[in-house]
Amino acid sequence: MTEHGLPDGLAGPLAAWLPGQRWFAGKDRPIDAVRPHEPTVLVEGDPLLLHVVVDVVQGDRTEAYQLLLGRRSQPPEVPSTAWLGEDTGLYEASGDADLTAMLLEAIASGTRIGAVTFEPEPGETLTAGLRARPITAEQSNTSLVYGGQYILKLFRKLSPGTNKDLLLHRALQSAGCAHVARVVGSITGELAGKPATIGMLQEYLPDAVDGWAMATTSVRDLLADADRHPDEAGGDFAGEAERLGAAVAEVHADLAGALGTTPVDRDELDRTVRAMNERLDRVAATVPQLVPHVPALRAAFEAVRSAQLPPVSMQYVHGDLHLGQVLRTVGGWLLLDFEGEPAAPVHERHALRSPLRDVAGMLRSFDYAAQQLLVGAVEQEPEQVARALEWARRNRAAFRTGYAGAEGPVGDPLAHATLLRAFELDKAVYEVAYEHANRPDWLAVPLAAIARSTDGGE
Ligand SMILES: Nc1ncnc2c1ncn2[C@@H]1O[C@H](COP(=O)(O)OP(=O)(O)O)[C@@H](O)[C@H]1O
Ligand SMILES: O=P(O)(O)O[C@H]1O[C@H](CO)[C@@H](O[C@H]2O[C@H](CO)[C@@H](O)[C@H](O)[C@H]2O)[C@H](O)[C@H]1O
Repeated sequence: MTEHGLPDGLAGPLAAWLPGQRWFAGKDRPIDAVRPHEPTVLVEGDPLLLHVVVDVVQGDRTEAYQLLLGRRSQPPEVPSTAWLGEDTGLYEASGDADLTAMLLEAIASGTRIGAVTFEPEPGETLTAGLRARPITAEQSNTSLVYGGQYILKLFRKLSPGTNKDLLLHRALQSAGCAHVARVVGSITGELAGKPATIGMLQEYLPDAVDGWAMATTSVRDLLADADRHPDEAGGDFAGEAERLGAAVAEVHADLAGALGTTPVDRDELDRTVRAMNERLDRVAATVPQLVPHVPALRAAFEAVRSAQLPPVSMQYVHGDLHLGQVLRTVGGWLLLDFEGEPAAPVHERHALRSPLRDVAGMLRSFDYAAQQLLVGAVEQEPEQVARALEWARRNRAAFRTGYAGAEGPVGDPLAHATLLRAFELDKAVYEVAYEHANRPDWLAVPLAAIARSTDGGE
């Protein structure tokens, strides 16, 4: 045991434990080394709570992840998967409500412990004394819900500076945007001697339903009733899809107003096409099923260079928009999680982008919602597939209509058909890599969409 409370030889157990965590972004590559930084003691004694940043070395990439580690003489009520090996005596403590209560207390009181600063947002008075439960959703980070009142997101992969999720939430809030949950506090640590956001506290909306759950329920209802078309089925989603399109356009307009835009010239479009081609090469090198589609995908990307494009501009965007990132509340749609693609390096996440990328992400998600009920089916019945695609077409169109009607910064997405198609296919290539690394059973979903689009279908 070192003086800081970490057992010697923790690197081995950590290297074995990390790939089993949903939020660990490096599952597709071997871990060469894990180097824990000096921990911050958040709660002293028994139980003990440590905040630990670990550098994970994978080939030429080193990423920093944060952990909350607990140790106590009385066994905690945490899942067996939280234990870091059999002999370390340490467990990942985000599920230990006795220990995580202090995080909210510390934000409410505004305090600094070692290198970690806890702060409420200016003017916020928080209710402390609430216990937390981790949410069970599939997540890239870890979120704790305090008494049904607040949700604290602990960012797992860290970078120096203000996390983009926090930055954009704050900007939208200042702009008076109705489509985000209020930020009420934050936690900041240190990375490479610079401040780095490690947590964001927001109001929790207990009655909200996520877009993915609503959309897939609608598809299930449709497929269960062979006699009806999507517009006749009880669970039709098109009205929601249209309102969602409008919400996304309003968020784009507010982000442009709050954080500015930059015009896109031909050079920028060339860089965009180059980046799409590079991603395609990278993914095709690791996922052989993508290889037959490479020529058609390249042609769709190259079409952007020669197309007559209406003027477009770049700005801060969501960066990884899909139906799991939106919540339907009684007051309308909210967008969540503005971090961007979890695998992208931080400078790429902060790069200004065309808002059409978010439109493309959401259009892809309607395809996912339609196709996911067919994942793992031994044999797909052509009639079911056709009906699911009909659902996707109807809701994709409704989303585009809602977006066009709300006067977002790019107007009608269909006015940018060549670019939009390229962005959708680029997103599908990203999804191929994501599914290959995380959910191989789902690989068929983006691959089928690529095949349909490049065969001349929608
Ligand atoms: N303010 C909120 N109110 C209610 N539920 C929320 C709120 N924020 C997030 N959630 C739930 O938590 C899930 C994960 O949040 P998200 O920000 O997407 O985390 P991650 O970055 O880990 O993917 C969401 O899908 C949603 O179900
Ligand atoms: O929500 P995250 O930031 O963790 O996003 C990652 O995981 C998503 C899956 O959970 C993944 O989204 C893909 O699957 C969704 C259905 O589960 C679908 O709605 C999306 O359209 C599809 O891209 C996302 O790509 C990934 O970055």
